[in-house]
Amino acid sequence: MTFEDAASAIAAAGRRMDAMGWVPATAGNISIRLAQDEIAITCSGRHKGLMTAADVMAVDAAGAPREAGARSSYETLLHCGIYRRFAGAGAVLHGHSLANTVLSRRAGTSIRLAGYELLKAFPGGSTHDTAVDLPVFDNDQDIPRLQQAIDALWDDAPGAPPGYVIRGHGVYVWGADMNAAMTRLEALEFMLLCHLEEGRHSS
Ligand SMILES: CSC[C@@H](O)[C@@H](O)C(=O)COP(=O)(O)O
Ligand SMILES: [Zn+2]
Repeated sequence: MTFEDAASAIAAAGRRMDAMGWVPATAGNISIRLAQDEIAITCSGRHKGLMTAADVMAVDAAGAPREAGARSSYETLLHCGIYRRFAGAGAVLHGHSLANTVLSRRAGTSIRLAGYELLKAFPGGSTHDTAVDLPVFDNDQDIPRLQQAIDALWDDAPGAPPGYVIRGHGVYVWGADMNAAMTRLEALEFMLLCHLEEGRHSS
């Protein structure tokens, strides 16, 4: 994929997430892996619903900018961490929805999603009759330290997690390409919304 095609797919994903209310203010960040050592990612501080190709830039696999002047997402190293760990990841999405924010503020170290038909949209999903534990990490403005905590969990529990949540902050998901990542994000956000509603009606 060319940088131009990736930038256009990233801007379209930003508009979709904005339409869903998942990227308020300038929240969220989005990337596509262009090559083994090249990632197209949103510049920091841009409104994700109003982006053009000029709001996307290239960084290397360690998050260093390919061009002088532009500043990539504050959370670039979390994208790099996903691409480093999951060879099949081709696109990463991060959003701040109401559901993922509220639920993660009251969760322990994970949120259990069980019995939902949309679990089939997750890696290896073939039935609703299963449970998936979505890891929850404490928020941290020190992004390298946050990535260390994420790597530690992935080292302990290797497999194919559907994504993760940062407490009171937002969710990260990925997929083989942008369509796969968006499908996973939509499925996850729908189930989190169900979870939130169920909690509201049972208390
Ligand atoms: C609008 S504050 C949110 C940021 O702190 C961050 O969490 C975020 O999602 C967007 O940061 P960005 O640097 O634009 O990628
Ligand atoms: Zn964020």
